[in-house]
Amino acid sequence: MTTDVATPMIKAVAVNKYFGDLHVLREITLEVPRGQVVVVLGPSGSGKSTLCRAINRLEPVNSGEVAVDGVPLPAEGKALASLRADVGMVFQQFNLFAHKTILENVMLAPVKVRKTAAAQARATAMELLERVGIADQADKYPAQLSGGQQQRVAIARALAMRPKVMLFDEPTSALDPEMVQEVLDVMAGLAKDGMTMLVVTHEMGFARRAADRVIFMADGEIVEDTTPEEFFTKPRSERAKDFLGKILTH
Ligand SMILES: Nc1ncnc2c1ncn2[C@@H]1O[C@H](COP(=O)(O)OP(=O)(O)OP(=O)(O)O)[C@@H](O)[C@H]1O
Repeated sequence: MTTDVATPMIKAVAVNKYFGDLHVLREITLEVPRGQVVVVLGPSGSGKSTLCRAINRLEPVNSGEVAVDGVPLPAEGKALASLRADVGMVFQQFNLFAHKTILENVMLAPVKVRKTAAAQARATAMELLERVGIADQADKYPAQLSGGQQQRVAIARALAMRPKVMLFDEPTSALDPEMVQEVLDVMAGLAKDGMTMLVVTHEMGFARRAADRVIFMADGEIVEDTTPEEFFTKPRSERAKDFLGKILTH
């Protein structure tokens, strides 16, 4: 286990991914230092989700290396499962277990994967549910909760594995507008607490408020990699200008 602060928390080198003939990730090289919050922006189909999934090898890549906290992720096998546990992932769809309570959803992976004792897992799960503001719903089932609440449970569930990194793939895209902010607030809180995060989102307000860095992707490439301030006020590429123009006039 690496704890050297100089080691990037995420390191991708020359990652390429094809779907058939479609070159979806083109020579992606990226380092994310620990504690940094990176928001990934870009037009639909630019490869943002694929990048996110490639980082924990949910999506196998055709070439290139990915390392988390200095440890290269193997392509498959038991070692991959164990390393993947260091990478929390929150998706657009919450993917909670419908027949388990909220508390059980959050306890499950630590007990099964980390072999945490049930009492300890329960205590940690309750702490995390408290942190995402939902401890009073612990005994309910996912269908009894709003979308925003379910997504907060999904975040607590990911945190229960004590991940080193959190990846968010459009976590608010499936939510009714009035529930978006409660999820973004939880994410901003995590960012403030020093979690390393890579966030694919269309929420520009979050990018401005919580990101340390914006990566703009187009056609499978990182076209801009800069601060939110620079990106939103002085985008350099025509593609970023075009993207921002469309969003701001939306
Ligand atoms: N499993 C798959 N099989 C074939 N093509 C795929 C697959 N997943 C993604 N693609 C294609 O790869 C490209 C990149 O997709 P990706 O989902 O990474 O884009 P994105 O930037 O996240 O888009 P969006 O903002 O619409 O979610 C798209 O052209 C998409 O159609």
